[in-house]
Amino acid sequence: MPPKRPPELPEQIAATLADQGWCVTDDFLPPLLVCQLRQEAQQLWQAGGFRRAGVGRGVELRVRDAVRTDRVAWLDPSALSAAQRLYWTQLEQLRLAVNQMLFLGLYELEAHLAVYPPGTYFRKHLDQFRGLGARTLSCVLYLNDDWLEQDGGALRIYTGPEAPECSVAVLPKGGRLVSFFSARFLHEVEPAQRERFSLTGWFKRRSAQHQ
Ligand SMILES: O=C(O)CCC(=O)C(=O)O
Ligand SMILES: [Fe+2]
Repeated sequence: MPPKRPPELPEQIAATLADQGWCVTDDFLPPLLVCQLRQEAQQLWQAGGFRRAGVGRGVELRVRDAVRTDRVAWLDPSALSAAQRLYWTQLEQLRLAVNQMLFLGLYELEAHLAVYPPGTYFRKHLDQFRGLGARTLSCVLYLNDDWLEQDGGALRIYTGPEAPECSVAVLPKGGRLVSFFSARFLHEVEPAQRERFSLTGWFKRRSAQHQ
């Protein structure tokens, strides 16, 4: 039996975010649920349900190979599968815990499935669009089975503007959630040797500018 998820996990993540701004949490979701999410993502990928990911927003949206070559499928919150709804509910717990501890006013989640076919990447970037600061907390849940170091595809987070050479490499192991403040941490996805699946979400923040 997998270890039972402690009910205080969202509070622990919020406390780590308050402390260092980023957090890696293994077993954020139970293995069976991760397996279900992976299978659904694989089926959608095989059915041609993913699109080339773009860079920017609205009229500025471009597909730019120099920056990213992954494929994405946006989740429609009104048409989630049962497994995706459970993921959504867990992230809602995290939203409440972060708001309670950090008074951030996070209010809305937007999320997409992503697949990085072998050799694809996402170069160093911040998760905020130019001039649009609403994305506040990035949350990436990995869906991969038995991911090994030699499979590549690590998420590299540059942990401090004061020390740009300092970084941590996080392997995309199934059930692992990486969360970080979207405006604070440059990060990149290194090329993977095998198909790499994830579910990436951003909590947006209410502000006068973005209502
Ligand atoms: O999949 C990852 O590890 C990170 C993806 C990412 O940085 C993004 O989609 O903005
Ligand atoms: Fe990103």
